[in-house]
Amino acid sequence: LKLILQPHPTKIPIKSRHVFITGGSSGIGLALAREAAAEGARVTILARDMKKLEQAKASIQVSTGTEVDIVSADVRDFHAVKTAVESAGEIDVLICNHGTFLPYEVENMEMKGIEDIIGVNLVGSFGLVKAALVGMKKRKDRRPVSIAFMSSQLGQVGIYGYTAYSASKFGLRGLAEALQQEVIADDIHVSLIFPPDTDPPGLAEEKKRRPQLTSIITASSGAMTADEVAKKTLNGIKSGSFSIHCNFEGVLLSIVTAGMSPQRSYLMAFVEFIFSGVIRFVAFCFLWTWYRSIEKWHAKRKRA
Ligand SMILES: NC(=O)C1=CN([C@@H]2O[C@H](COP(=O)(O)OP(=O)(O)OC[C@H]3O[C@@H](n4cnc5c(N)ncnc54)[C@H](OP(=O)(O)O)[C@@H]3O)[C@@H](O)[C@H]2O)C=CC1
Ligand SMILES: CCCCCCCCCCCCCCCC(=O)[C@@H](N)CO
Repeated sequence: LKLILQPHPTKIPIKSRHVFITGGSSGIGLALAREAAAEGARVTILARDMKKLEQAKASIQVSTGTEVDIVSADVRDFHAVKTAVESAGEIDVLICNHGTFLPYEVENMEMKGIEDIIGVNLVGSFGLVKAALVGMKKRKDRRPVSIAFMSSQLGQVGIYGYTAYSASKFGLRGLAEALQQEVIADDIHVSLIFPPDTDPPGLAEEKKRRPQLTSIITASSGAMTADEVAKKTLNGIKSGSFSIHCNFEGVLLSIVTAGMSPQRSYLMAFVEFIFSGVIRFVAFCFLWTWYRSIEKWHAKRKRA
């Protein structure tokens, strides 16, 4: 059976291995660091603000009894990223989780804001990959290793108010698919995670800032906790999954956007093959309601 799927299924152990998490001082990254430390990994977290990193380190120590390493760098500064990665030592699992967003229409965004989002979320991830790849290829431990990118459901579907953010997260998919072909010969496995709205810490604040239409379109979508997303993420990475979805809507989105992404699970390969047609129909229904709400919203504004 193993010969049927290409790339083949694989397992990536994390116990006693080095897991390097960017954006590890808050939210999903912090939950990932805590979970990986609890599973016996050596963990390093990277972010800009040293104070938040120290608080994260202390909170992980209290809840797991494990000490994590912290390193401060801005992912937009390639030199700083390289120094941080080199000082951290050989990396077995790199999780590019750092991220930033602004939920505004493209018209209401400055070029600076757009460049920041793409620069941090997408270009910053390139810097990490380039910095970590050298050591990963030369590693002494020849067991499989992983590079994971935190995308979003907005990396599978573009939604009103998230043009720059969606572009940055769709960009990660192109990076991940092409990169997987470049690094498979070194037994390096790429994962992409597509979480829904996740709390804590920023979701309530984000919801307040969203344009009305964004709230209307995303109203029916469920939210998850950072701990739940972290568990799904680590399990996906350990089982070498390329696309990692987090909830039921995520399964539908993964099937309808499967495209040319690798699929290492026999079960999911089968489900995609059988159900993609009918789930495309479900997508038409979602699109129908979204575009109807946009139409109605504009009609109401014209009347007012
Ligand atoms: N929360 C959500 O609803 C969802 C989030 N995601 C994605 O998950 C990831 C984590 O999100 P979330 O937990 O909400 O994030 P948070 O806002 O809670 O944390 C972001 C982390 O990234 C770090 N960071 C931000 N900018 C930079 C930078 N330029 N250089 C280095 N580190 C940086 C922050 O630290 P510091 O500011 O100190 O640098 C912080 O540690 C992001 O990629 C996000 O896009 C995906 C789907 C849903
Ligand atoms: C077959 C079709 C099924 C369709 C389901 C559609 C669901 C779309 C939901 C989009 C939700 C937006 C999540 C944003 C997460 C995020 O990244 C922000 N919170 C930024 O931090």
